[in-house]
Amino acid sequence: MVVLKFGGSSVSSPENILKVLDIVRSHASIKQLAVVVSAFGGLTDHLLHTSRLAERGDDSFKQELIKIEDRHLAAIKDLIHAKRQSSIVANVKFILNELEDIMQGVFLVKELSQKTLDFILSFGERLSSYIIAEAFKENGLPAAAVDYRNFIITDNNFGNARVNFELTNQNIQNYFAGNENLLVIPGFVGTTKHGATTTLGRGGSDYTAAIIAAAIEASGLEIWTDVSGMMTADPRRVKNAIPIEEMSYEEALELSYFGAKIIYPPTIQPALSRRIPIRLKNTFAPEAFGTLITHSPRPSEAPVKGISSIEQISLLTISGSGMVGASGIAMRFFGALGRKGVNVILITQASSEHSISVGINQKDATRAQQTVEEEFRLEMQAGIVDKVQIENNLAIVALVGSNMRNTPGIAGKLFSALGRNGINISAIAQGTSELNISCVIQKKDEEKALNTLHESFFLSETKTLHLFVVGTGTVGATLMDQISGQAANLYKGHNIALKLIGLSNSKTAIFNEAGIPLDSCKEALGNSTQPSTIDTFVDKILELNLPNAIFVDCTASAEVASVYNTLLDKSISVVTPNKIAASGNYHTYKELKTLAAKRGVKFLFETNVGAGLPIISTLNDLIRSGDTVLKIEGIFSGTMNYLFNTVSADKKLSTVVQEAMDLGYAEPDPRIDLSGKDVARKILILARETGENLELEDVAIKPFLPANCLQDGPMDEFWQNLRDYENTFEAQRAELENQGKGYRLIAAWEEGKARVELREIEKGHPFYSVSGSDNIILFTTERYKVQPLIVKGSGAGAEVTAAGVFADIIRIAN
Ligand SMILES: NC(=O)C1=CN([C@@H]2O[C@H](COP(=O)(O)OP(=O)(O)OC[C@H]3O[C@@H](n4cnc5c(N)ncnc54)[C@H](OP(=O)(O)O)[C@@H]3O)[C@@H](O)[C@H]2O)C=CC1
Ligand SMILES: N[C@@H](CC=O)C(=O)O
Repeated sequence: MVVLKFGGSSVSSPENILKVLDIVRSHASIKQLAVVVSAFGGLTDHLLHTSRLAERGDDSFKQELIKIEDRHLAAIKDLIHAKRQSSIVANVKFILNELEDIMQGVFLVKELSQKTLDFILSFGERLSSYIIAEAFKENGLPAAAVDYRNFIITDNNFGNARVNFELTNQNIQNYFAGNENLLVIPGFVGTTKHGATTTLGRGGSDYTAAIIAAAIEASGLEIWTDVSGMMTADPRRVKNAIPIEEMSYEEALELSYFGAKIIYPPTIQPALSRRIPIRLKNTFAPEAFGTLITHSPRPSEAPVKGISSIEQISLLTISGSGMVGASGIAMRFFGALGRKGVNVILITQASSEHSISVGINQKDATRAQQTVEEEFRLEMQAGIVDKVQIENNLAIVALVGSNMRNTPGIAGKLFSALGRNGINISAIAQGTSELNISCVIQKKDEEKALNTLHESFFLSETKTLHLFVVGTGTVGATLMDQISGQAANLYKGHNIALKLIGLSNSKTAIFNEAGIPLDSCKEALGNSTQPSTIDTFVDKILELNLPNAIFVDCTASAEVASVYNTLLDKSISVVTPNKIAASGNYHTYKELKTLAAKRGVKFLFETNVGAGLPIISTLNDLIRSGDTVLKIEGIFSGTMNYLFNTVSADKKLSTVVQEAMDLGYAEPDPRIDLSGKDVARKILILARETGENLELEDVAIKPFLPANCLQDGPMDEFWQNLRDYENTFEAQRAELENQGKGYRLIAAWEEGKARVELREIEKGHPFYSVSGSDNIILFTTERYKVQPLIVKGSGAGAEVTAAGVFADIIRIAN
């Protein structure tokens, strides 16, 4: 004997009912089949809504009743041959007339008791089971519909009736003993001993099926829905959720208790008591394995089976010195909550006994607060118990899995995953069985927490990074191209999924939580009319609240750099080639680094020095491995090196500066390069990375251009001044060349002092042969005292800089 249960979505249309029929037919070899059905999908809510209209005296309930009637008659027309339709229609109309009479009564007296509502709601399953049984017969399956009366017997707790198992089991066994056929049974409804109709709570059809399965000691219970089994998390909220193939009754119970909606929690117990395997299957993909729930599932390696959550939670806390060591406090506390019917979902108690916190449904919060304050009125008056504290708008997220009890470090992993993403935990509870760890967090963080934990515990090999990129100029645009070209390989080869969620320039922005298509993101931004400022961009990042969020600043803007602290403080990593923050005032630089460390996120700016060359990382590796840096010296400007390598009698200074700009070497404002300021920023950043507390003003700069070429002002004036000076420069340069020497802009840091200066370098010196826009950096350290450690290569340009930014992003994934 096997019991099959089909939920509302499985029987929501004649087309779906035919799918159910196929599934039932595929079980034809089983001697006795019980098919429990829900009301047609959405009908229970429709009945509820119609009843409320009638209760309010709104006669539009009649139109709703017509819709309900039409839906059922249309199903009969589609499923039953014309010859048999009239008698079935007559029977259905007879049932619907009864429904109409009751609704009319509710309308007249404007009163809807829970008892009446149970009776009204029962019509959904009564009608569906009758029509489905007839549809089975129509298709050659010898089915009989079971009359719900005198079948499942309950108490008179209307709306959530408790089953009298003694009478119910007897009824079911008698019924099945006399029937060999296929039985179609209405789920969800029962009757009291005195014949009043009751319901078993929303989702109660699963429970009906489990009660029957246990009573007849069925060999299996199959729950057919519209998803392929219990998933590792709610797939509507965690896109990467996957089905769980096997799990124990206890795991299923915990997951459903903590919000996994696929199975109604009370369903598990009857099946567990008789060790009847439960299979969760998908009516719309019957070939999918689904989930098998048994006493001894196949052992799995993973410590966590699934993650679920409950929203609309309040945390109620009672505390006070009078609670320490006093017996009976907990009993009185929970007694008070119990008397008011407050369901306690989670309990935590400080080991000092100074406080107890419980997670409850938010709708119960005021009632719970009042009853507890009433219970402890005297202690509160005496000042030994504090006023009850209520924190609303919370959620509970639970990790479930029996293997957790054998695996150390699960709680640590949970804390660090949530902490890294800025999710604060208000309370945590773990049962002594270690079957679940549940924590209370802010409701706004629920989805982020589910995704973060899912990634940590199930998909540690695949990491999704959510990117927010500002700046689509020389570097930003190239970065987008590189990411677009490499994203598929990163996903396939390295399990890193890069999702561009937001992109902006100085005027507009685009956002797409599902991911902006990378290959057309620049065009999409170009077509966007959504005005944007850096503040609105940041607001949107915070509002989206996504895990593994990375802000990438590809601007040269101080305004953009000023938002890093807000973002880091919200656990959002920052990657940037923009040197403003790291070379701004020392306090800000230090604060950003400290904030990143405190929040467990990254502030990466490798491209601030030497573009894509590994300079900051090399320096940090030297320091972390215990070396002492004595001196840093080198050529740090691609633009300046290109300039000194390219200017000639035929190619004057202004032409070459323009070329450096066109080639993407120069800063958006080339005066930053020409003045030596860009190089000063770089040597300052390196000095700071060694631990030196220096400001930009402390870096001595000897500029090589006259002041009028470097002053702020219109660019026209700059170009004119540069052209006026370029012959003088060429003459000096040519004379130097004749002496076998060349100019190089050198920066150095040594003994706490940093400087930038134009030097005349002789042929043969390592700096002389640094060609094009290359950089060279020499680290003299205790370990590299005789021969400095040298990093040399292309030090500017869109491709190498974007590649360095890209590498920083990947570093975060790793
Ligand atoms: N080129 C190189 O070799 C290297 C460059 N860098 C650094 O990379 C950064 C980017 O340089 P580059 O790509 O050449 O600069 P560009 O001038 O080409 O591009 C700057 C981008 O930033 C946008 N932007 C400017 N201000 C704002 C703002 N307030 N809000 C939003 N967006 C803004 C601009 O928008 P819009 O398009 O609307 O003007 C533009 O898209 C600079 O900090 C530079 O120092 C670092 C290492 C090497
Ligand atoms: N303008 C800079 C680019 C990198 O920081 C340079 O020329 O080196």
